[in-house]
Amino acid sequence: MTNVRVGIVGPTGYAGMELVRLVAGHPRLSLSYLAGSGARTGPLDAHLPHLRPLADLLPPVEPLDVRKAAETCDLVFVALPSGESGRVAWDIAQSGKARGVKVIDLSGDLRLPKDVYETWYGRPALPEEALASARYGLPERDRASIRDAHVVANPGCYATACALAVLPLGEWLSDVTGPIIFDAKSGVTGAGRAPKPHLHLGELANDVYPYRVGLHQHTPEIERAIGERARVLLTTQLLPVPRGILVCAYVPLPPDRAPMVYDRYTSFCEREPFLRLLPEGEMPHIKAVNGTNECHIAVRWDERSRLLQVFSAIDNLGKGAAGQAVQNANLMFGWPETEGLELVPLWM
Ligand SMILES: NC(=O)C1=CN([C@@H]2O[C@H](COP(=O)(O)OP(=O)(O)OC[C@H]3O[C@@H](n4cnc5c(N)ncnc54)[C@H](OP(=O)(O)O)[C@@H]3O)[C@@H](O)[C@H]2O)C=CC1
Ligand SMILES: CC(=O)N[C@@H](CCC(=O)OP(=O)(O)O)C(=O)O
Repeated sequence: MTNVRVGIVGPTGYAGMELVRLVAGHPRLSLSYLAGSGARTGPLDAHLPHLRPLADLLPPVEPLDVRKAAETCDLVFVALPSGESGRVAWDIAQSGKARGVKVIDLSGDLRLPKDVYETWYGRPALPEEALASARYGLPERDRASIRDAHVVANPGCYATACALAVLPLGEWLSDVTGPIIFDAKSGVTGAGRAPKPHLHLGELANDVYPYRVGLHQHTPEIERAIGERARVLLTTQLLPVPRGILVCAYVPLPPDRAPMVYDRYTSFCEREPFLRLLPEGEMPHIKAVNGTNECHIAVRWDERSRLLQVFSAIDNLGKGAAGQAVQNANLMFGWPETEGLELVPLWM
């Protein structure tokens, strides 16, 4: 069995610690390098005691050394905050180019063209050369280009859940008669582990509210992922639960398509290892996908409003981050896409 040496930059963060869990359980990957800001170093299980059963497999966490990552790893996942992550991913890719090191960046830094990134993220983008080096990594859309990529920009969590809700419509997306509305709700781990006042239990508990309305940075990412043919209205809302994203999408599809919609979703989803179209009438639950790389989808034509309703649920840390990153790694190394990702959900 192949033994690919993996580095994880940011293993003490939420996405990074989920990567540690998935890589440790993957039959072809072994953890060889863990690095962070220098704030938390030494044994990872000293910072994250739930990882103690993996202690023998965990290299110590070190302050990041780009050269070491590039020289000792075959594959590096970079899971740092946006603004920092893409630069580190690019530096490792450059430094490890001669060795053919593969890099997957989980942040938003390499996903968008320069002007779009600067508008929506409000900070300077990386150089064009860095942006051009990365392939967008939504396997259900980009499988062929991911296979021979060296740098992959892993999609955003909301962008993944929204795009997967409507991608099965394919060329019908060109025929929508108005904007596609995505009403999206996320668990709080989507905001990262660094403490912030609005993430305290006292603020978050018993509440649900929209945030960054009209300004969310995943809006242009969704438009690009679904082909920029349709305008998108995205509402992001914070849920008082740790993990999971639920999206309700409203699609103004020409009504003559309604009788064919379920079959269209069926034929798309049955080719995809991680998309599960639910039986008609059944609705997705975030609890049914948490801890997995799955996306559960339900579709319903509403005759009164003449809108297609699509519901999708993912784990923001699974298909929305670490799971999708491992799926992309499987593609980049030519392995079965499901390798290391046949996971049972955490219902409770
Ligand atoms: N959380 C989610 O659901 C999703 C996250 N993402 C993206 O993944 C990335 C990571 O997110 P998340 O895990 O939530 O973030 P966290 O804030 O939970 O973790 C950030 C990690 O980055 C490390 N870090 C911070 N600054 C530096 C630095 N200058 N040099 C080296 N290490 C540093 C921290 O390590 P230390 O302990 O050493 O400070 C920590 O391990 C982000 O870009 C995010 O947008 C994408 C999709 C979903
Ligand atoms: C709940 C919550 O706060 N979620 C985050 C998801 C961020 C994310 O994934 O950011 P990137 O675009 O950098 O990947 C948010 O809405 O910003």
